[in-house]
Amino acid sequence: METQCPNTATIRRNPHRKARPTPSNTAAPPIPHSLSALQDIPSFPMDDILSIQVAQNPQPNFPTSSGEAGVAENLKVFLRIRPLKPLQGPGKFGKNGDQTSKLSAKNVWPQNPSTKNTANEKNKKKKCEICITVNDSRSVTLSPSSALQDLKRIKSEVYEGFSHVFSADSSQDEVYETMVNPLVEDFLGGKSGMFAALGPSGSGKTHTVFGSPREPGMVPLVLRRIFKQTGVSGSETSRSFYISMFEIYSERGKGERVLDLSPNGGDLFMQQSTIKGLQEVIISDVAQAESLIGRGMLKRATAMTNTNSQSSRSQCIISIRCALEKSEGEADVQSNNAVLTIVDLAGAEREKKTGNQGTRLLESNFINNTSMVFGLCLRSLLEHQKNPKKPLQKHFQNSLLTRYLRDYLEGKKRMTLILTVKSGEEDYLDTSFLLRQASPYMKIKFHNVEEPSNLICNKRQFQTLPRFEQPKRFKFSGLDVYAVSAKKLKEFEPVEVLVQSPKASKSNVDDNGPLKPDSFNLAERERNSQIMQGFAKALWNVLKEYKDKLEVAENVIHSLRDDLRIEKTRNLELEKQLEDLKSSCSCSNSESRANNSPGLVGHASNFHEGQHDTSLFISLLFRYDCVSVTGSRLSEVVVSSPQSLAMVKNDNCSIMELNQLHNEKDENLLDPPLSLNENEAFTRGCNVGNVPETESNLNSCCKRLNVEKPKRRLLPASSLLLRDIGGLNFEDESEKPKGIRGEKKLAADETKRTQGSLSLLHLLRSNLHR
Ligand SMILES: Nc1ncnc2c1ncn2[C@@H]1O[C@H](COP(=O)(O)OP(=O)(O)OP(=O)(O)O)[C@@H](O)[C@H]1O
Repeated sequence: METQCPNTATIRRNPHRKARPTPSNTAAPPIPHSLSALQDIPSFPMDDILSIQVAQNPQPNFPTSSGEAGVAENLKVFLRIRPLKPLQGPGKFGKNGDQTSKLSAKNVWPQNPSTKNTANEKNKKKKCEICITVNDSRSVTLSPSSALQDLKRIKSEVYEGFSHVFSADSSQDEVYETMVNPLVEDFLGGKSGMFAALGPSGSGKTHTVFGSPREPGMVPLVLRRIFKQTGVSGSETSRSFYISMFEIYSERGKGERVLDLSPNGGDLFMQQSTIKGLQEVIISDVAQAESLIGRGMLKRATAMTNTNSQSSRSQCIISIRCALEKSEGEADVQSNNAVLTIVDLAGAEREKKTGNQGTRLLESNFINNTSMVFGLCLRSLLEHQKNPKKPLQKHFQNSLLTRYLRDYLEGKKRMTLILTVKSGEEDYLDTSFLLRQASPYMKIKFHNVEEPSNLICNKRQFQTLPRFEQPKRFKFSGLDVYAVSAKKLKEFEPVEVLVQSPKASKSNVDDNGPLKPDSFNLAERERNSQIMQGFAKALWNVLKEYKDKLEVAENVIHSLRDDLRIEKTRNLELEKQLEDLKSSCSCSNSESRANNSPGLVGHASNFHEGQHDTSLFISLLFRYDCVSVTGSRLSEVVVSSPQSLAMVKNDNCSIMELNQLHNEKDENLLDPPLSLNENEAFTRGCNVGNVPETESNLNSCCKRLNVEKPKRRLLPASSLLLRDIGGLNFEDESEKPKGIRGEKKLAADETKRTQGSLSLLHLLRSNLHR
């Protein structure tokens, strides 16, 4: 039997994203041409100014407290190469063959019993080829194996710029003196600092940090240094040191946890960048401190992997805090809290190499993730320093370790890194990855490094010298200034000298010679003034540029204002003309008004009885409010609007006929009649026939009237006119309501008369009777 395939429907859980609508092309409102010049004014380049890299002191020959050159502002990155075969090497790890080698193969600190005696056999099969060679104290060359070179065409790479490269045969003491001691000196001087060991698994981070009984690492060496320095007791002030130790680990991949590694410590939690409940143990001597560290190491999570028989599975952080406590009469206040932080990171692991599975794999993920976040923080800091427009990313939030070390990872406190690498041929990829990732960190700068939090800590190192009596201040003016002798000027020199280190104090004070201001402070001041100068220069240039642009803008504004003023006057003129026009067009019975607009007076006398009688014409003029009576005689009726003429033209009143009439019957004509051409042009200019005329036409028309024909009077009325007037029965019409003004209405009811016409007719009649 044939089974039918059911209709299948594909349900897309994540529907296609709709493409974002492209930004509409609606054009921006047009910018006036005069303003377009202002468009290219850039925004204030504050970011550019801030990104100006002020050169460091070109001759950093001033000694820092650490005795190093002025590069102290850069993040120091050291490189340490682990010996290829530490297990078999004679001398350093013991001369007594396997037994010594076996001992040295393990960390000196007590091992976690669960992972004891579980060395991996694979580690013993090491090849003799090396991938990294030291060029000089600051650079190395990394070369892939010949197989890799052939296969992937990878070439040798040179990495340079390290603060120092420790070769495979370097000792712990060498590392301490070069790298850690400056930090310790700063720490004792009141500055916080941190150093961290980074590198792949088994590269020697824990060895460097903690070392072995034969070769104590940085932590025991720091402790020895601290107690050697502060061994003097019974003085006015005394310093106390507190130590705390904890690890950040991940239990089976279930998030990060913090464990206090001090003897009675337990699980802790972190609030922002602070670990709550972390125990600080006061330490009084080296032995106590080392014992404390040893016990902490026992608690630390370690495990065997293919790369390390005792691989750290957590990030371990040791903090030593220095506190100055006053006694005997002085306020009992802890006034200094400089902290020296030492970090032993768990080494990044490649799954292929370690062969981790299950819990180890989960740990690997946690370790790699933390290393990655740590690296991201530093990269972000570097990019932010290169280009301040790029914000400092908050990668530190992504792991507890970076949250705890936030101040260091944001460049607020001084930090030093030591990269540990293995030199074996098979370690090429790990080494290459680390160097590529970490070598750019050398460019990180610490501009705002924390200054000694409280100088009272250095009270012993202060050399307060007797003050010279301050001379009275004189007011100098003009040439008096030059009269001040060099001797007097010397009196103003500073007399209090801060000595940063015991060495410096010795060299400055013991001689009893002239006092020199502390060179470190001088250098700092010089650098600060250099920065300020650079900033002021940049600011000056920007301001200058903006001043120019402001001037351009002001010119544009001036021209715009002029334009506006011209436009306003034009507008006023036009309004005035319009007013005149309106006033001249409106029917005004007052003579004065008619006289005010003489330009609009037309020649009513040019009209002659034609198809319509004159009375009708006059009434028509009244009807359209275009006529006024200037005297008691009909001859003084004036036409006050070009519309009147237009109307007349529309009524088929022949201009020619009017002219003829004018020539024949009126010898008192004041002005010669208009010629035919003139009349035609005149009427054409007035837009004859179109009652609603435009202003421009009216203007031109009125101007023409004004210029050519100022004012004309009508001739005495003809006998026909008298007859017509006499025959008109206007008595009755006066009682009738006024007709609606309009041409059509007029045509329909010509016999109706307006009030104006009636009054005119009355006037005419009375004249006739006289
Ligand atoms: N510079 C060195 N000289 C002699 N032996 C070294 C040196 N560096 C490391 N070792 C040895 O190499 C082995 C691995 O070192 P270590 O445990 O310090 O590596 P690690 O980087 O801490 O590894 P992980 O990240 O897995 O903890 C140890 O037995 C250690 O003694």
